[in-house]
Amino acid sequence: MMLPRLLLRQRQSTLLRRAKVANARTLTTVEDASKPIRWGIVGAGSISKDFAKAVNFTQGAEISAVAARSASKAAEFAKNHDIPQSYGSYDDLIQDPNVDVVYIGTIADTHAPLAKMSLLHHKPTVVEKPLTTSFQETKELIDLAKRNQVFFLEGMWSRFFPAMKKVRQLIADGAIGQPVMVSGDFGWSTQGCDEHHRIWFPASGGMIYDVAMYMAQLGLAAYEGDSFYKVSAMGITQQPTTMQHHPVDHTALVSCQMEHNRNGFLQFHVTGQASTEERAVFQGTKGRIVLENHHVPSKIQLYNNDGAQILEFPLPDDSFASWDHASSIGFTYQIEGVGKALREGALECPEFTWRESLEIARMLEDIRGQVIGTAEDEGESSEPESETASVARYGR
Ligand SMILES: NC(=O)C1=CN([C@@H]2O[C@H](COP(=O)(O)OP(=O)(O)OC[C@H]3O[C@@H](n4cnc5c(N)ncnc54)[C@H](OP(=O)(O)O)[C@@H]3O)[C@@H](O)[C@H]2O)C=CC1
Ligand SMILES: O=C1OC[C@@H](O)[C@H](O)[C@H]1O
Repeated sequence: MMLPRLLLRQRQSTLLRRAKVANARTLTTVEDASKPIRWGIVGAGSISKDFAKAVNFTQGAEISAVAARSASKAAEFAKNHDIPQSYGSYDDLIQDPNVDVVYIGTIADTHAPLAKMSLLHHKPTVVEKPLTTSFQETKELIDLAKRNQVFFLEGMWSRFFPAMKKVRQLIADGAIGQPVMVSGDFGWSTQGCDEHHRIWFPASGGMIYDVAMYMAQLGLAAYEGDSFYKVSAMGITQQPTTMQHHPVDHTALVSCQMEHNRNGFLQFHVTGQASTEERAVFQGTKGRIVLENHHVPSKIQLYNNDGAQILEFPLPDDSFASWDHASSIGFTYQIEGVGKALREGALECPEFTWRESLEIARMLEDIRGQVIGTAEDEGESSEPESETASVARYGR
């Protein structure tokens, strides 16, 4: 029998509340949990939906407002996620005194102006990846956060997963010796994305802005404190057959040498041509770590002189909800991490620092330039698909 919508929503709310109580037993609680951190959500699209469900699941966090470009869309989102206030303007949400921290879940080229507005209002701000669409914008925002002494974070949520924290600890403890190569892939097939999907947007689309940062952060996790030195990329651009202009990058194959540890390399590919394994390998001089589903990791395979070990870090039970993206329950780790940082008065999260955002912004700009810049220079942009390959020294 079909349940009426209201009843369904009430049932989901009850399940969510029960899950939240159960969750209290399995997740670390933050200090002063008596006063929840109040989130304001900017944008009512796909990832904001998953993020809202995760906030509603997380101890010590709640959503006080949501904003969308249209008031009716915001109101509908608010109803679906038990949010007391909705706005038809992003600006109004940013100015709401009942919002402790702003989450920006809009398309990538809107991140910089929205984050700037939020930081200018001294609002702690979390921005979905990619933080911006240029190194310069990222630098300006980080300088602003520093100047205004406001908490600021690029939502590199993978870093907050317990399995990822364990990988970093194992590498720091020397469990695989000196890291020498980090390699991996991240691909999902864009075949089902119609021409209105954000992945085709000329200024914010493409696979580099969508997933390359996940690969780059693996490199920085392995080579702690290091920078990217030489970066070379080759790839192809693509556009949906119904669109005749502005192809976006679709596959990028990237090789990189690290600056301080010149024996350390990173190699990855991202693609919209196929759904790939999403596997990362951290090869060290004395062993290796293999991470499956590396952007939402829950299992580590460690091979070294002590033999082979499998370490499991199961995500919280999320059977109470359906998600647009599998494993979005993992946002709860980032939401907790932000709550902890805010209660401690920190300006950044140790899990993913401003320095790392800058480093990654520089790399994304560079590889995007190598993959599509050359295609545009060569006047290939009217072709449905074009190939470029170039190698460049990583200037700084
Ligand atoms: N962490 C993760 O796992 C994931 C992160 N993301 C990131 O989240 C961001 C949003 O992605 P996603 O939710 O999939 O995208 P959607 O297309 O589903 O939603 C994007 C939102 O952007 C807002 N927006 C603002 N200006 C425009 C504009 N000119 N055209 C279209 N939309 C606009 C819209 O907000 P409004 O509702 O106000 O109209 C819309 O809801 C991206 O940066 C993406 O990389 C995406 C998927 C997974
Ligand atoms: O962040 C992301 O992770 C999962 C992908 O499917 C999605 O496109 C991307 O934005």
